Amino acid sequence: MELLKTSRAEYRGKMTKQNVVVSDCTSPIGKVRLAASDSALFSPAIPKTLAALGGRIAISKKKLMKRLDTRRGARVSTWVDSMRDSSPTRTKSTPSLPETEEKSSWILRHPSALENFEQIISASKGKQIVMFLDYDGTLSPIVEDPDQAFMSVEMREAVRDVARYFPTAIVSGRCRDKVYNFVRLEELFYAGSHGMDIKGPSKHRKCDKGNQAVIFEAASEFLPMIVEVYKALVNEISSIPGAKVENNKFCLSVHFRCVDEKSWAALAEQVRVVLSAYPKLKLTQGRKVLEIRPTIKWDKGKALEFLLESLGYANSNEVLPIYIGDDQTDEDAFKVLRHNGQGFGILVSRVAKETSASYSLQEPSEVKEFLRLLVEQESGLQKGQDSRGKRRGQG
Ligand SMILES: O=P(O)(O)OC[C@H]1O[C@H](O[C@H]2O[C@H](CO)[C@@H](O)[C@H](O)[C@H]2O)[C@H](O)[C@@H](O)[C@@H]1O
Repeated sequence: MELLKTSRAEYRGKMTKQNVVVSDCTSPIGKVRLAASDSALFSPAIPKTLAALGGRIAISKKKLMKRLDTRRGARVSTWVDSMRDSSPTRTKSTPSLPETEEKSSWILRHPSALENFEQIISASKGKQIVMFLDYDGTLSPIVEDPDQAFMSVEMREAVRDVARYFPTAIVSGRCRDKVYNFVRLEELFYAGSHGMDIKGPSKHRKCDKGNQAVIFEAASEFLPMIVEVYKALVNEISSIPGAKVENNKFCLSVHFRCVDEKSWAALAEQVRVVLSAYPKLKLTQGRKVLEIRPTIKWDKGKALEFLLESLGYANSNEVLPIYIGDDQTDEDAFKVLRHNGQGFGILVSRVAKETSASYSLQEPSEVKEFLRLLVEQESGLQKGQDSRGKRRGQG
């Protein structure tokens, strides 16, 4: 079997303005400006910054330290607010009137993909559907222990059936091996570590590249750093009950689902302290999880584009990509689809959320239903074509 192994640098040749390392370690003045504008949560180590600033600014070292401390405190508390805001996992049993109104206007903007199934099907006429599926919260229900997030047998069957008709990829924040162990379907593409680690099946009937396996790593050079930060974080957060660090190969997840809310600020501060020594890593958020990843311009949206290109559908009008996901990190893929005016993003959520997705589904059981409908539709179409073909043969 021939391998199509692509590195980020090689891929850069094809896709313009990508993969730029955002963090500039060579300019301490620039760094201070970056921290002051609060565009990053974490500032670099202070002593180094102060030394580099030397006599360039007219305030005392003590005052500057105090200002930086205040800023850091403010940033951690902003971060804790954001940890609260980004975890709207439960709906109240009796929502208040404004909430009901908000939900109904939201659902008009992001209607149910089940109730609007015909619309989606009519948009797919004459096009090849390519299916992208997030894992946690989309194919498996959210549970307290990340190691127990199993998908149901029925969901696996639905995904297997979909992959019979359409090229299908799992795009996850988890490391590729782990998500493969949950899904266990060889015929799929897997994009782990938020799309930074991609591997395709050795053979796919829809793949133009024939007998080649697609392999892509976007951030190999960050591996040693990620291992180092993983160890430091495990060590630091061991004092916080319920906190857990998950090693996702090219990124890390710091889980706070089982941490008492009173300890969220302490947890955020510990993460800040560890990350302050690693300006080339950045922090994003998911559902009760802080995600640490390289500051490269690569995300689930870029993974989607890469996979479409690998399948021979770059800039093609003959494809209808459908991406289903529940998380903040899936928004990168929804944005790409919206921006390219290509296919549909479907957000899995029970609550109204800011999203670039076109449609919505409430929970994984609705995702399963949607996949089943797609399979029924496609198998019906193919049977129809077969019998028409036979009739023509007989006549
Ligand atoms: O991109 P995804 O496949 O959605 O992965 C995102 C993160 O999912 C997992 O965490 C989430 O699910 C856990 C199990 O249900 C839950 O305990 C946690 O609170 C959620 O954030 C996974 O453990 C992370 O590593 C992924 O980054």
